[in-house]
Amino acid sequence: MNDIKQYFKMHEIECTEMNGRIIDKKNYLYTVRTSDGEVVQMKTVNNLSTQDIFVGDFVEFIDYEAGGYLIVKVLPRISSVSKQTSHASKSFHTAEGEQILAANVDQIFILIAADQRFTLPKFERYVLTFNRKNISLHVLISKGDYSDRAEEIRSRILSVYPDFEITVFSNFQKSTVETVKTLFQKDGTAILIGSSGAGKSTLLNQLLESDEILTNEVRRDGKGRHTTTTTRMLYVGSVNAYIIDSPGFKTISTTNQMDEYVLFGDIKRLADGCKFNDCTHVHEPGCRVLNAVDTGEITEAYYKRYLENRRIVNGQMRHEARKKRMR
Ligand SMILES: Nc1nc2c(ncn2[C@@H]2O[C@H](COP(=O)(O)OP(=O)(O)OP(=O)(O)O)[C@@H](O)[C@H]2O)c(=O)[nH]1
Ligand SMILES: [Zn+2]
Repeated sequence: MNDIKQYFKMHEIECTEMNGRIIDKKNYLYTVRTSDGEVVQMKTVNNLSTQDIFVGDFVEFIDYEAGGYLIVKVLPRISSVSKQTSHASKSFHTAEGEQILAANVDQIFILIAADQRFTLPKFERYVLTFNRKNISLHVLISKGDYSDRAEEIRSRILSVYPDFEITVFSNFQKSTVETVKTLFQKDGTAILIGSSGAGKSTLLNQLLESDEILTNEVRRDGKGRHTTTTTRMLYVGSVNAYIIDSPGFKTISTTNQMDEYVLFGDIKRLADGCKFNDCTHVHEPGCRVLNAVDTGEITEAYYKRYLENRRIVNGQMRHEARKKRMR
């Protein structure tokens, strides 16, 4: 099995024994699966920083003194998955307001847990954040053993996105996990995304055969596992694909003006034409947004989602303000 070579071939990049792929990243230490199939930990040359290299990247390394290797170059990315970070919580992974989660990804699976609170605006934020050219997007409703809730969520999503492919599954129902297996692109790279507790790690463990966990898992400190804190990539033989498990999001539900602009750009643009600067687009005369709803320029459903999103955002802002006052 040598999938790195296959991948290079597929994307017409020449592959040597000094090439590999980043499968894990911790501080300044990278775990690289080399084109020979070895798993080696490496550091980088000084002019590469942790903001330059991500899980999924193809790299070039050199032999460096006493048997160690150093990553010297990141090969051009075919795609990357990132999320916008809010201005308030800029992390050091941030490049131009984007936090890259993984590179060279072919498929994104958004997991929504049937036992967690579901709102369309939150879901839309996921879709708009992760909708990428060249990367296919799948929706998985996890914890399908809560079957009524799962079906309700499915029909609510379909009411807005009738063309979405949605798969309901439960980690505790083997036949549904088998269905999920059929969705992975052979020799591809997929990332699992979803809020904390959505069941990503459990799914990954279901897909892995136990011996793979041993070969994939690199022990750094001899200690056991694990709620996912970093992004890691595993080769999953049962589906012939790389799967990336990312830490669950807490922040995707918090929002800011940029989120709103991405989600409701049409309304934001219309709002420039409103008669009053502080128009709330609910009752004002000369409101360009209300006018657009009347004429059918934007749909009533879209307008309602905008209002619902605003209600959530305002609620969060009030909540934040209250917390601040309490401190
Ligand atoms: N009822 C039910 N519970 C599940 C299912 N899959 C996972 N769980 C449980 O949900 C909890 C969270 O599962 P994880 O797989 O750790 O969730 P995660 O998405 O990896 O969470 P983070 O690592 O925090 O991002 C665990 O207690 C699982 O046992 C399922 O299909 N049905
Ligand atoms: Zn208005």
